[in-house]
Amino acid sequence: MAKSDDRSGIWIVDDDRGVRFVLAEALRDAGLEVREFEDAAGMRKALGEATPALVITDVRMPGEGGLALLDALRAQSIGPVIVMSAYTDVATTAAAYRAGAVDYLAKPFDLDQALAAVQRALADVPHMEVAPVTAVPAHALLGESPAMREVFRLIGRVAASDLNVLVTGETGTGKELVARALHEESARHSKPFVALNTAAIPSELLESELFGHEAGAFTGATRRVAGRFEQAEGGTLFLDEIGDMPLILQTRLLRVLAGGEFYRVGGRELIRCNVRIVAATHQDLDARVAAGQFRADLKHRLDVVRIELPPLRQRRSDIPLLAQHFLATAARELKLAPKRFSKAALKAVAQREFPGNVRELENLCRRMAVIAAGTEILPADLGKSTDMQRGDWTDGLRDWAERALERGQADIHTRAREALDRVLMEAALAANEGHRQHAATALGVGRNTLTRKLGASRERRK
Ligand SMILES: Nc1ncnc2c1ncn2[C@@H]1O[C@H](COP(=O)(O)OP(=O)(O)OP(=O)(O)O)[C@@H](O)[C@H]1O
Repeated sequence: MAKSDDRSGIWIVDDDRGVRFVLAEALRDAGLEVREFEDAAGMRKALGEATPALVITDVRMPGEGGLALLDALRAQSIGPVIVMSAYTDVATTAAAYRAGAVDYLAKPFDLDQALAAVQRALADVPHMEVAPVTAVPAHALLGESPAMREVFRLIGRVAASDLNVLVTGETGTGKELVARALHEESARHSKPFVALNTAAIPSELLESELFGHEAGAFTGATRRVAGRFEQAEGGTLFLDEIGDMPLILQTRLLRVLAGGEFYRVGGRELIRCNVRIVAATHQDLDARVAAGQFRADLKHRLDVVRIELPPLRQRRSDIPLLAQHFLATAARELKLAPKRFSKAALKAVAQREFPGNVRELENLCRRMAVIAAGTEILPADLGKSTDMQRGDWTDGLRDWAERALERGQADIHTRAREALDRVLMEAALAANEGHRQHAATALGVGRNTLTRKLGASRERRK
């Protein structure tokens, strides 16, 4: 290597250890040499013995700030420099570019974005190449077990067709991911993928949620709103928990699927639709048909191809792969130092029961990323997590909130508060044989408050 190119890798300057770690790991994975500094002074000192090929610096740090450092580096013809900051205001961004930064990364950035910036910055630096890093796509469906291979095969076979698919499996087995994969692999992939959890929507709102409504269709309908069918036009509509759909809506849905057209609630205009339906259920749909709770003809329409996702306990060989993936993803997302499972811990995880399936495994890994003390997760850490889990109802709430946010559900806070009130009131009333005063005292609220909330809850459920 020529002397002029004798530059030693990428130098990261950031007082946030988590950011340094995550970025450094990703760059090392891409085959680059990386040095980390917690402040500008440390980095300047190192300049005595070596010269970086690229500097990535934070803006606000204790001591000398990133922009001053950038000035100084430019004066010594050291660079290129990428600036990163949580301050995405125009002034900071503009100042960084004015001072000669080649790129600006707004924190939190995703790693693909950071790698792309590094790649661009290094394009002109001789002898520095970034190996292409193939980050696992956000919605990747992972698995190596024979059962999952069969699922992949089925997805591959039916994705390109327009056939409706029914995905079955216990909660948290990855039904929505399968639906997304079907969409991504289909000719519809450039069109929308729209998900609707039919069980999460009060039945009186479900119809307008699916088909939209016109202004004035009901109290509070001030303007025309497109339903999920319209939003998914040309793409895929994922109907989760289809087994819970009220019979009256099953009839409506069947009509739409048969005719390919519908009216918005309160509307007169017939709307044609071209939507592929992927439905999912954790229930035994055949049993629901037999019990008269699900329309047989609707089932036939939806259940053209069936993909069954086995529970995680029946594909334990996938657990190590999934666990490592979730741990790495959690660390990245939460901007924490990467951790890994010790062999013994991984074995212990693989032997666990996971009634909540992959979702539960994912949550366990997220907790491990946060609470395990060292960089290596030991079997003892897993025990801690279970204790926490047992007593901590907020895990369930967090799960719910994450899913609601993912699905872009409206009024999340209101819904959660209503559910909280309802659960507390029902539990207190049950524990006090329906005696309102006693239930109110037990909850530590006034009787009037309890009565008012009970009334509101009943009203909503009408
Ligand atoms: N095979 C897999 N590979 C990677 N991640 C997975 C896999 N299966 C599930 N997950 C993850 O587990 C979580 C639950 O998956 P998903 O929401 O698809 O389950 P589900 O069966 O639709 O659950 P529910 O019936 O409760 O709606 C998601 O965060 C998903 O990304």
